[in-house]
Formats: sequence, structure tokens, C-alpha cells
Amino acid sequence: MTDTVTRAAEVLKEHRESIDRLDAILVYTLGERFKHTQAVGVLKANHELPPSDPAREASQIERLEDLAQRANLDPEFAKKFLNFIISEVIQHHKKHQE
Ligand SMILES: O=C(O)C(=O)C[C@]1(C(=O)O)C=C[C@@H](O)C=C1
Repeated sequence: MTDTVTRAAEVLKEHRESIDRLDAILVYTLGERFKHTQAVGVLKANHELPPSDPAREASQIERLEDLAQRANLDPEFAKKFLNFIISEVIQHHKKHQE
């Protein structure tokens, strides 16, 4: 291998190590988030509160779009990602209420 190819392989490996670390952070962070939403689901079921709260979601989306802009992340992607997670949470909340 030429020096350039060897160096490129090293750089790729370093990026992949960072990606793996960040993926682990994402998974653990999501796990923590679901612990809280699980508790919220139980609370909502016990007090007969609706599974979804559109006003709360609107303020979360607004905040996340702002954070995404500051973090150089596509705000549309951030919005889709949060909506995806919240949809899953709402399904969990509905199961608590069955
Ligand atoms: O904050 C709540 O009321 C929740 O149930 C949590 C959560 C969320 O995942 O952030 C989920 C559903 C609601 O529509 C809003 C927010």
C-alpha cells in the first residue's frame, strides 16, 4: 500500500471509532429518554390523561429546530427524528391505557 492509501485507511478507522462511540451515546441517551417517557405513560394512564399533547410537541419541535441550526444539523431531519421518536412513545402510552 502507498503511504496515501495507508493514511486514508487510518483516518477512516478513526472516523469509524468516533461513529461507534457516538452511536453508543445515542442508544444510551434514547434508553434514558424512554425511561422518562415510560414513567410519563404510567402517570398519564393513572390520571386518564390523553397519550399525546400536541401543544407540548409543537414547542419541542420549535426548540429542536433551533438547537439543530446551532449544531449544524438539518432542522428538517431533526424534526423528522423527533416526530419518529414521539410516535413510538405515543404507541407505548396507548398500550398503558388499554
Ligand atoms: O410530555 C409528554 O406529555 C409526553 O407524553 C412525552 C412526549 C415525548 O416523547 O416527548 C410524547 C408524547 C406527547 O405528545 C408529547 C411528548
